[in-house]
Amino acid sequence: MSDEANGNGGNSGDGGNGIVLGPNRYGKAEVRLVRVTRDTARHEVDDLNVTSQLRGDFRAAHLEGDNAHVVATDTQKNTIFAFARDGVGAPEEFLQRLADHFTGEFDWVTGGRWLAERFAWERIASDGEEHDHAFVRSGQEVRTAAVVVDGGVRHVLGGLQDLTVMKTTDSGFEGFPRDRYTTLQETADRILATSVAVRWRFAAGSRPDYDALYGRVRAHLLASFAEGYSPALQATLYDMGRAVLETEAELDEIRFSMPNRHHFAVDLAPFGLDNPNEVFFAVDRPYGLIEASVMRAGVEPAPAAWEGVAGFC
Ligand SMILES: O=c1[nH]c(=O)c2[nH]c(=O)[nH]c2[nH]1
Repeated sequence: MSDEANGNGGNSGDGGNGIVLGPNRYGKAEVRLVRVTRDTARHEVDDLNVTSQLRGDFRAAHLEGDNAHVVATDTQKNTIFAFARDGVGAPEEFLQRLADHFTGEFDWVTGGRWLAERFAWERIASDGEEHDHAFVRSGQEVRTAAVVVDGGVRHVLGGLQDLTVMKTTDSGFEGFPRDRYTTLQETADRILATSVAVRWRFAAGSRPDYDALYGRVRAHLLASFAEGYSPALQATLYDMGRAVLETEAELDEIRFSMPNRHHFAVDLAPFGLDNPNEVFFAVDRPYGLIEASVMRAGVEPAPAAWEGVAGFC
């Protein structure tokens, strides 16, 4: 394509017409990868949604139509499948293999972003026997991972989303300010329900057993949600984050995004009935949206790790 045709006014696009190329990245999004390990009769399934995006020197592609540096998105997709041939393992490990490959193989690729969602499958059990090769999707919970490489700096995020939890008592909301628009009644006994979306950031250089850590973090989150009295979802969020950071030394930060799925006790008085917190109206929208980061004191914030990770403040 000529410079005239691509709108660059006959120069390299670095200011001749006052227009310059800003930050860019590209790749293949949402490669649905299912890998069956079948070396014994008891099969294992890895089911992932993987995104690969490269950063680096792609000026010529944008400004001159020269694709010499453009590792095709199709190649990136094929690499994901090819790497899965050797096994997938923890998504954090799989993404780092991809990051190492693309930044190591192509001089001009200086970084990028690799994301994964992993869907969990359980063996179908009948008569107490777990099936060798029949599975059922477990719940709605999705494990997430992200690796961001920026020059020599590497950030690894683990996480989960759609972990739906509810407690039917031991939750209240009181002491909030009242103004002329406030109608909400204070309560010391309500339902607290949310769908946990959380991402945790590994300390620089740490390389733990990601699968084992995932199981422990999930257990900490569930236990601290369940335990004790919740004065607000904000306080519960902080307790959940603290429980994770207190026990997992490999983690520097954990971020939450949690909808407050309101359940309002229905007024049954018009029908001559009482309602001792037994009948609720589950409202799907609007919902409260409670988001926060819980960090280890003294660690450096890492804004680059979170750039482009949607849905977290
Ligand atoms: O846990 C809560 N936090 C809030 O900020 C809030 N606001 C609200 O109306 N209900 C609740 N509940």
